Amino acid sequence: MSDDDSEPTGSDEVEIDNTNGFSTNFEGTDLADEESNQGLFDDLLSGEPIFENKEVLRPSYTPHELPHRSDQINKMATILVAALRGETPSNILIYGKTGTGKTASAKFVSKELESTSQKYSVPCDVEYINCEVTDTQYRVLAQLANKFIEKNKERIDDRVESLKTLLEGLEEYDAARSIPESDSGSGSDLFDIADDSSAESVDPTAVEDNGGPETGQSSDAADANDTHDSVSSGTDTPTPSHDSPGETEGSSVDDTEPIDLVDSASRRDSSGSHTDETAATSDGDLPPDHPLESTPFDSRSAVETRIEELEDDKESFEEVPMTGWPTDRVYSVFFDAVDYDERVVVIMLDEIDKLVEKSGDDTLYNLSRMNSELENSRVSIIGISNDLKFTDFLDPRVKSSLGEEEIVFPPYDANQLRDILEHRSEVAFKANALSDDVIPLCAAFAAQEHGDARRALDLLRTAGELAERSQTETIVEDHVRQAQDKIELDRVVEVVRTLPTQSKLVLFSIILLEKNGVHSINTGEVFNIYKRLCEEIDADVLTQRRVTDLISELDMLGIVNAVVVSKGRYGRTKEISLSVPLEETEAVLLSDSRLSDIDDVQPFVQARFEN
Ligand SMILES: Nc1ncnc2c1ncn2[C@@H]1O[C@H](COP(=O)(O)OP(=O)(O)OP(=O)(O)O)[C@@H](O)[C@H]1O
Repeated sequence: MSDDDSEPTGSDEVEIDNTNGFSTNFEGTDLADEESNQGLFDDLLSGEPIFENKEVLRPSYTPHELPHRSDQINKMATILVAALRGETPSNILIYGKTGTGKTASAKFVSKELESTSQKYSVPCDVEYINCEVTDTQYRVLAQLANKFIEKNKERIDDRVESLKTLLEGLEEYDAARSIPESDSGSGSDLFDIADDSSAESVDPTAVEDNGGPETGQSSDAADANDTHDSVSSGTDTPTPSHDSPGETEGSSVDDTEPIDLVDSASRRDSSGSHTDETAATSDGDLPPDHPLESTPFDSRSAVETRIEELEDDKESFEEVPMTGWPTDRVYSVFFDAVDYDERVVVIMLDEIDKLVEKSGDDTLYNLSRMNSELENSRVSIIGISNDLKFTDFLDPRVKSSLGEEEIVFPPYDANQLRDILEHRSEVAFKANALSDDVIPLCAAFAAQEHGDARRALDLLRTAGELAERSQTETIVEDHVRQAQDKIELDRVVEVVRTLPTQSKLVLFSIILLEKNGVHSINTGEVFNIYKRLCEEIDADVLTQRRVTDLISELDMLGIVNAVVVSKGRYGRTKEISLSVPLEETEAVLLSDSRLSDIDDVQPFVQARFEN
């Protein structure tokens, strides 16, 4: 560091002063601060950073644009648009190798879906679950139940808010007519007001269509009257609400409390709740400018009762603990939470193969048969997987229900990866921070892997970080090559670190042989060393056949290379060599507490060769 020369003097002085007491430092404000700072970070900060915004290169960032995925995105949208029409979208299965943009595209589409549903006031919720993390039926259902309970509570709060605003409107309306506030429980005052045709305080045009996609249902007063009619006729028949959530959006009362009031009221109608009793006293028409006109309420008390009901509902929701309940109870809470409101629900299960692998297809079976039992809502599932074969393990009913629509995400080629990187790098890097060959090289490396955009972005970010660390102003080809090695090593470290102990022992045996100059190692040699290592650390000794299997697994993971060679009349044998850097791999193995107990490895191996 360049300022090392000057800074220590300052800090020394401060320390000498300290003999008089620590407080001296704290009393001297700015000067003391400066002196106590030895400039550890100053140099690093002063270097012109290469990045403008590194976050956009991280996997957690969801891009606004997804080049080369418009076909898949459009297909998803064509299927999911049904939700905005109040219909149930087909279930979708999305396949593709890792890093092909499945999650990013699905999240992009669901964001659009949710925002469009808000725009047109068509209730639609999308829930995302990563099944690699949430991998049992209990956890999936519990997580979904709690998310929907949360959403239901939020909606209740919104509705209560709207209803309170409605009550305030009523008060103003009454006050404008100087009608004394009567007992709020009585609906009869409203009929008195209804006779007063000189109403003026509320703009009658406030009852307007807010422009949903379904225009046929936008006659507000008619809708509201329909509601009154059905209520006053005392029918217990549920409104056919779930067939068309889109219907209700047109019937909003005003800007502040649209659809929800009508929604919830029509849902309540079906359960023969408070609206029945109030409707019995309110068959007369309200004046067109009355705040309750075009709402399903005919009196202040009806509104107040509804608020109480909603608050009681909110109180009654019980969150599911993350363990401990019987699964059918969790399912039932989840079911009720979803069906509490009229809406279309899209459940996105990412890494769905992991869920099936870990806990079978019960969750998918339960989710896919829900629609036949739900009264108010409808559920649609999007499954995302990079294992094309996982449906082979599904019950045929689940398989056909889940795979109603299939969308394949092919790997990106080098040109496509180049486009993707160029888009991101515009935001991520300072101008002129990249030399011309950097992006093509990152794209080429990642295309060789298997067209993985995540890998390409990782390479570019790591190359940038390496350039930053070496305090250069531009990222060059060499940084990309170093980044490639670093990422590869990180991958190896991670794979080796998470191997089971037996595989680690087999790998360690191969390393010991290589370290002692043995090339073209055969299985018998590995097995002999392996046995001794097991004895040394008191581990079970597997059979040679099993050890051969473990060697094949290490081969598949790309850690060793095992080729079968013909030895002429001596038959065929496997020749094994290490495909990862020896020293780093050995260090990872020795960081395992069990393997670190192996003492004095060197003579031990030499002894074997003397035999
Ligand atoms: N077309 C694209 N445009 C921009 N970025 C993309 C594109 N495709 C993928 N990405 C980016 O690549 C990374 C990996 O994408 P994503 O997570 O969607 O892959 P995936 O197919 O779901 O992979 P996995 O199966 O491993 O989960 C993310 O950072 C994503 O933003």
